[in-house]
Amino acid sequence: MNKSEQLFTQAQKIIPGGVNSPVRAFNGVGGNPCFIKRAEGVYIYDADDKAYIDYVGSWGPMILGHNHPAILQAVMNTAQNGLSFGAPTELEITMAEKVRELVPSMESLRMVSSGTEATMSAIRLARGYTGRDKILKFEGCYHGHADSLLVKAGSGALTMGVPNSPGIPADFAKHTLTVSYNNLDEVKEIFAKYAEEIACIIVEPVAGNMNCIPPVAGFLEGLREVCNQYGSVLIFDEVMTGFRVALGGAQAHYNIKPDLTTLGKVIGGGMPVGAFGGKQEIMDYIAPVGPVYQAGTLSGNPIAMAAGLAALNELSQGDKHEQLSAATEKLAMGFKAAAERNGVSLSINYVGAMFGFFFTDEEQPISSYQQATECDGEKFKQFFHLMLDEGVYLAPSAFEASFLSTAHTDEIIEKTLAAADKCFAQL
Ligand SMILES: Cc1ncc(COP(=O)(O)O)c(CN[C@@H](CN)CCC(=O)O)c1O
Repeated sequence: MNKSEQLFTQAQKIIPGGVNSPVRAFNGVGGNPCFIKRAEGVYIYDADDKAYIDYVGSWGPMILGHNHPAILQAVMNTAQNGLSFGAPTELEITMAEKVRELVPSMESLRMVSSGTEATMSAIRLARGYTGRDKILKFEGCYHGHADSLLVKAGSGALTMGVPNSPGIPADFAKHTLTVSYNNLDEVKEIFAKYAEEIACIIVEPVAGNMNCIPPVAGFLEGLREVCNQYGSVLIFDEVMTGFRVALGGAQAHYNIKPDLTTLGKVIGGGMPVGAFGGKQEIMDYIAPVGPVYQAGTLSGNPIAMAAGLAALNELSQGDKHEQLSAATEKLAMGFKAAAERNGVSLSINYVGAMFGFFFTDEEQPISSYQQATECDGEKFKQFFHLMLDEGVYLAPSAFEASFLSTAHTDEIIEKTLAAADKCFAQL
């Protein structure tokens, strides 16, 4: 038994599944998870000191690579002044102003401690603002584990085959309508049926929780029009795409203005941070200004703000997103070429610094949940473990996206592609 295996055995005795978040348990790919003890730049190191080139990046936050000196320094400097006060601080104003500078549709915003808190708060706000109960989400999209949103959800729920989790009263779940991602006709049909009962549409503007599935042309524009027509709130869940698909997020990349945006991951620089915000008129419904209650002991925590602000300031310098997009394209095209050289049918989607690959004979890009679930999951598992043995750590599920960072240099990408060539040859 190696150290990770020993630790996993120990962990399972006291933590459900040995993990504090299901997708980490490797159930999507089989085998034991790597227990990570440290990370630096593009590398993570497991309990046996084996190094891996990391394409998970803590599921998105580590877009500048691990242990970035600017973030580490900000955390250490801020920690000297105390960890948490439960009182307002200047740092929270600076952070909010930086987020609004990068995401101008967020005229007013509130910090929370996770993406789940952000989306849970945003849909409560949409319901409070419109006085309507129903919400519309897309099958395979994952917006965290709030009750209203664990309906036909993606990510770990899909990986584990429990997209509709037990524990959510039917009387509650019935208010969550679901249709197919990238299918505007279904959206229009459901609005024709429920019209003014729908408080909001919540959507991942690039779906990253049923693998990586970009919006087809006109899809996001159509959602904007439907929400305008019926007076529903359009919520872009940019927890994953925020500051990753572009500096201003998917809304900048696709030039669509949502009414509310939710953020997480990158905004915390590796610390627990989420945020929701948008039109001033809607945000004025949030307590203590308005009647919709929302709160959090550690919301706006100074250390988390310092880490997030350092990350956003670093990301804002130079043309990092051009570099990230170019590196991601180089990797994606390299994967495709390596697969073809070895007679493997591979489809790959990528936007900004996120990507996903599918083992399928499908000629067209994978653009739906249905197509994603029909791809060869067994081959994905094989490839995942072959790459892990070669020291490349991909997302441990066929229903997750993988992520690049500014630490993924040309040399690292070449190293990854050499490993991929070797692994495709063994499939
Ligand atoms: C689009 C989107 N919206 C909300 C969330 C929830 O954020 P958290 O509550 O996990 O911070 C997420 C969380 N993403 C997963 C990975 N696909 C987090 C990993 C995990 O569950 O451990 C998300 O992708």
